[in-house]
Amino acid sequence: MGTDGDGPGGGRPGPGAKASLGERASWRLLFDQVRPHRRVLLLGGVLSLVGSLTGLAMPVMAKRVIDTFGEGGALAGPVLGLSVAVLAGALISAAGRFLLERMGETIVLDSRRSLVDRILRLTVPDVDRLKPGDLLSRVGSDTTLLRAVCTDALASLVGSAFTFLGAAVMMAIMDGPLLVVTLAVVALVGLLGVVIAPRIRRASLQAQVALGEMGSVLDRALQAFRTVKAGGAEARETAAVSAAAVEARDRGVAAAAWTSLAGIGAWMSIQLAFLAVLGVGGARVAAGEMEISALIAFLMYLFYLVSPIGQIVQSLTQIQNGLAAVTRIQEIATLPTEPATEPATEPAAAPGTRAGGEPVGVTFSGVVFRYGADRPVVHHGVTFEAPAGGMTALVGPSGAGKSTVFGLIERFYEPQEGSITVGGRDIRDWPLGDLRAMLGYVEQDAPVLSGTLRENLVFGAPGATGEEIAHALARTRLDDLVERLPEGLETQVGHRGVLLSGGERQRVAIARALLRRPGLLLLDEATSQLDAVNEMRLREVVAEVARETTVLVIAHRLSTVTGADRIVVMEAGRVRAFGTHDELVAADELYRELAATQFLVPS
Ligand SMILES: Nc1ncnc2c1ncn2[C@@H]1O[C@H](COP(=O)(O)OP(=O)(O)OP(=O)(O)O)[C@@H](O)[C@H]1O
Repeated sequence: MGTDGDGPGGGRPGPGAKASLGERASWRLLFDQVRPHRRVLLLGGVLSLVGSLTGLAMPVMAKRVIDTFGEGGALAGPVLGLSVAVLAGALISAAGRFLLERMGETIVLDSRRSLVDRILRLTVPDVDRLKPGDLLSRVGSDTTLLRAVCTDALASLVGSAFTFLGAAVMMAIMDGPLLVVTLAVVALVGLLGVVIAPRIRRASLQAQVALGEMGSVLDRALQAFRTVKAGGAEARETAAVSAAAVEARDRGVAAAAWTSLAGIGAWMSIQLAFLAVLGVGGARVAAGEMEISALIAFLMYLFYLVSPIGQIVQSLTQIQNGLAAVTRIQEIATLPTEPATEPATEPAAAPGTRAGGEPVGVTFSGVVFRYGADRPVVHHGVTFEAPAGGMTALVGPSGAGKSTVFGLIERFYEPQEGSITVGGRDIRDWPLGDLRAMLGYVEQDAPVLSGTLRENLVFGAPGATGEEIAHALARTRLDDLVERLPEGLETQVGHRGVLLSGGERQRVAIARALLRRPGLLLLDEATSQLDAVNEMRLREVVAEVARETTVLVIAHRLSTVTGADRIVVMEAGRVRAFGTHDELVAADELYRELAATQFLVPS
């Protein structure tokens, strides 16, 4: 299989497992997201720096205003200079910040796009294992956290760091010893940060995991909405969602506690730094070693030095949250994906215009398969042939492994032993896109997607013409329905097609598969939900389709397949008999029993 990692079915630790990425790896991932935008980051950073430098000129200008005032000179010039500096600084900073924030939005867009593309290309076994609600939360809430990091935190961090450095340089020029006093106090915050940051990241990751869990519990409840109501389980499901929400809250509160502690540390160090400078500087002024205006200017720089500290601490804590989000996004990015499944061959690329699939046959030879290393064997050497054209039916008790046959033909899963051919060629030799383009697949519960009837029909063949659609509707006896519907093909079918009957849903799924002009139609038939009229209609439809293409049908009711060209009887992962209805009734005990329970032969 052309995956860029292990094949499907391999047992890998996946996103279900707790994130184990180290701090350094997470930072690298964050920078990987930012790297493509480094020019904008640089420009935004430079603008922020210029804005900060303009701000940094203010204490010097203020000193000049004070000195001029003391000397009784003209104030207009220095005051005007100060005002221009304030305005220019504000404008330049705003431009820098806008650039950085726009960059943040682009990073979020890119990460959402690649995450969604990645998720839809994951292998079926991985998606079986993952929870849809959790995947949704990664696309929604984790990428949103990333935005907070890239727009707010990173922008503030860059600007604040520049202001901090600029102030430190100016203070070093003005008074080196006083700067040393200041930095000694400020270093305490740094130490505190080293201890606290990993704790914030851990709590944040746990909060995001809990949020993902909340999404998946809610998703489960919504998927089975009617069952939840019918089972009177609203309160229990609410409690389950709420438990996950409480967990997210608790983890969030833990992160907030650490964040506040970091904030207190930053605040205390700022106060201490002011006191220290006031004390040491005041003593030097009293001793006549320093001018009062220089002390005031120094204190103003101190303000520039310390005010970004709070901002830096806040940004770093926000970045810790972002690192947690990056970790969760990255967990998906490390899972193997299938190769692009757009068919490589010309005709299939334009479904509306292609000539249509010639019927193809399928063979299974000694196929051994289990869904995972820790799962029981489902196929114990399955061998059968469904030649091109006509109808081959798979029958057998529930759990015999019939639906698994379809999953293997579609290469959703890989068998551990044996081989499968479609159209005389091993399915591993077909490009995946071409293989799937030959197949029409109707799942057992025939999912119909929300949207219009038309959207559902052309789902697998976006180029289908009106004529082709009309043909498929007539073939599946849906033309009457479409005529009856006030909005015809444009009728909304509701979430999972709930506005259609079970029989209609199934026929819509068949029409959709037919529009792909498959060379082999795989039909997992759930006739149990159909009434006699609908069942008969479906039987007619299938028989008619089998005259044009190969149909491999899984029949849960034998009445559907009595007319099949060949019937494969499966039991417990093995093929136990093969023949026509009459041959099997005569020769196979299990088949006779199945037929008897369904009143097809006298018991
Ligand atoms: N995605 C899956 N992951 C793990 N085990 C699975 C999966 N799908 C099916 N199984 C297991 O494989 C076995 C065969 O299932 P399969 O759906 O192929 O049977 P079936 O003959 O189609 O049954 P039914 O007639 O009830 O649909 C069952 O025991 C089932 O529990």
